[in-house]
Amino acid sequence: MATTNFCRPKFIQYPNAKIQQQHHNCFHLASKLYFSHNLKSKRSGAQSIRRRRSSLRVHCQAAATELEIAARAGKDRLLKVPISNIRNFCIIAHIDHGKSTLADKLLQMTGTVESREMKEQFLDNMDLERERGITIKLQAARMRFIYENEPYCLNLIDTPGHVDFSYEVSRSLAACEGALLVVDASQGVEAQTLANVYLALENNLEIIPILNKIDLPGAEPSRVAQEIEEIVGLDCSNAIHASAKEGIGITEILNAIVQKIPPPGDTAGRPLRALIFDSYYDPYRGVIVYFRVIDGTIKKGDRVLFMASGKDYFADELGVLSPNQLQVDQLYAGEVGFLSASIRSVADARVGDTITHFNRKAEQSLPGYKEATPMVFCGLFPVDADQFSELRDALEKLQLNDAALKFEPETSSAMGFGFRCGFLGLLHMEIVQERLEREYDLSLITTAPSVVYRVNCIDGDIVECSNPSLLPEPGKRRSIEEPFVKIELLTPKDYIGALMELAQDRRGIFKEMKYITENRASLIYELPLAEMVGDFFDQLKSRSKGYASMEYSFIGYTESDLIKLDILINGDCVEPLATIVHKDKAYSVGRALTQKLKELIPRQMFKVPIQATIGSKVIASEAISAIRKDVLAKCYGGDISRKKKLLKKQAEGKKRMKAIGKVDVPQEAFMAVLKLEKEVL
Ligand SMILES: Nc1nc2c(ncn2[C@@H]2O[C@H](COP(=O)(O)OP(=O)(O)OP(=O)(O)O)[C@@H](O)[C@H]2O)c(=O)[nH]1
Repeated sequence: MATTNFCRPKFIQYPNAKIQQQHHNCFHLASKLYFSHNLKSKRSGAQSIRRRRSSLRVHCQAAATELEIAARAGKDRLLKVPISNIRNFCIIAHIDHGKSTLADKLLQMTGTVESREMKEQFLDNMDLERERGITIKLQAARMRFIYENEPYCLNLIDTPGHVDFSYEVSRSLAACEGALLVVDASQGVEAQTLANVYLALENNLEIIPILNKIDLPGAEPSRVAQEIEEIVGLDCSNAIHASAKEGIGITEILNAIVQKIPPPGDTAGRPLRALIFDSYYDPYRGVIVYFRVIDGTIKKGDRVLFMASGKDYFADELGVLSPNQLQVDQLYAGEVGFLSASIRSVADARVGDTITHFNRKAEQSLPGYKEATPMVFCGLFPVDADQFSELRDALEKLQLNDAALKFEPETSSAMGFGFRCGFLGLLHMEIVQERLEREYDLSLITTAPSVVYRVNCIDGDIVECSNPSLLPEPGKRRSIEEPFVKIELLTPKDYIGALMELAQDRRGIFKEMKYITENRASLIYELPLAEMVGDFFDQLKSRSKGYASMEYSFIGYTESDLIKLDILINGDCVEPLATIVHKDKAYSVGRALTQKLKELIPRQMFKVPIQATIGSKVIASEAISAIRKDVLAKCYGGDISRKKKLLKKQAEGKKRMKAIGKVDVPQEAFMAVLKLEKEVL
């Protein structure tokens, strides 16, 4: 048998066991292929054997070299640098201003990700994120950069770009010393740019302004720089002009990170405090926690305590993200890394929690931890009742990875068994629904989104209620409070009127209006959250032709004149269609719902009344006329008293039928009405 002329390169120091294993596997596979090929080829001609051998050898060697390079690159990334050469930074931007594209380019330029393994938006891992082009879960990456012949370690912490996830943004900012502020040079400052800059300033971050998309013909970098100076108050004389897409200005950005962002403080001697800025559930290893060591040192095998959840674990794996996970034995103050410790649910290692040593506890946890409070609720029911247990399993699995998702079983006479689920906001709700349908192959009916109302009862109890059918009886309640948000709208001045009208329609309370530049204004309103969960954002975009942007934050509960609107079909109350609405809107909502139901419910043998009621008062009513059988058809020219008798008999029969008759509301009718509720509420 022929001998191989390739051998395992013993000189390689593998960065971790996984890469070593991969490398060896490749050799194993390569040798197997080579030998089996050799045996077979004994039967063919000598020339062809030689040709095939050499081509196979080339392939095997290429595979081996690739792995060698990967192993070396991994080792490179693990090279220790002094703390003065570490920079922790994040990128903040309004949605679609190019944050993920810039992150990708930084990874590419520093050689962290080889060009050939570069998928667009490397940091956005989830399929859904890539499709929608938004960042849902944040990620981190460690880059190695040579500046003036010295190696630097740059830790990029990616942040999600949507308001629903602003808590996560605030935690990742707290893990950094600096931030790249990316502003689209063709659009300028938007609502979220401002909100993120304020968060960054609260965390004392050094901000580097970047004017992105200068390759676009409509880019006006000097106007936008002036806008940033005026609105944000940031010196933009040295703002970097860049195009993340075309790779312009990327080296300048890397240099600025080293020059301007301060290194972390050297606090490795203190008791361990590490801030969790992300965590996700891996079905094989349990929860993987991403953290920044603020003080102290953490070693593999250490017994660590999560201060907010009070749970303790042994750190089985410790490593850095480059951006793939590479294991290390120890991480020091200032470094960013991950750990796994057979943690069963992300709720035990929530974003914002502090990791410390079980035996040498830090006195105080890091500030800023918040419990996730769901703000928007809706009912989820499987279309096929048999899928109930599958839906429960799917929700349980999603919850392992998403501490903000809450759910509890709910039964409805019309839709059977399902769950009432709580979400951080509308985008979060849509994402969960879509993942359930896509990843778990479930067909779902969702009820109109609602918020949590706080009911003050006469006996002094306070009941939190997100489900209209569970609202205490009118006689038992003294008042109802609803959540309010403060919204800031940034809009070109042409659309101010249209947006004010929208906010007013949605019970908005005007607070402030100011011109931030000659052409753009900021409007501040306080608005009930319930008015925002419908199509507020779509309306905002359509009334401003897409130019306005908004940002909101929860401000608290306020008493409102709210009532429960019931729908009665043939005298029976249909619970899933009940809603909580403001008194002023009850009439229009009631009318719209009854009219829609009239269109959707099939005619019966008797007349069916559809009513919208508040308590016992009917505020809107429609009727579906009966299917009429012509009982006089056989009465050829008979006398009038005979005809009257037949009609009377028919009327009596219908009356009896109506008394015992039940109207089946078809599922399509429910779905259509729920959709309508989403629109009109
Ligand atoms: N012409 C041009 N397009 C760019 C540039 N940078 C990004 N884009 C495009 O802008 C769009 C949005 O870019 P993303 O990087 O996904 O934006 P993002 O800020 O990460 O968005 P979120 O993750 O939703 O917050 C994409 O279609 C990019 O291709 C640029 O420099 N020039």
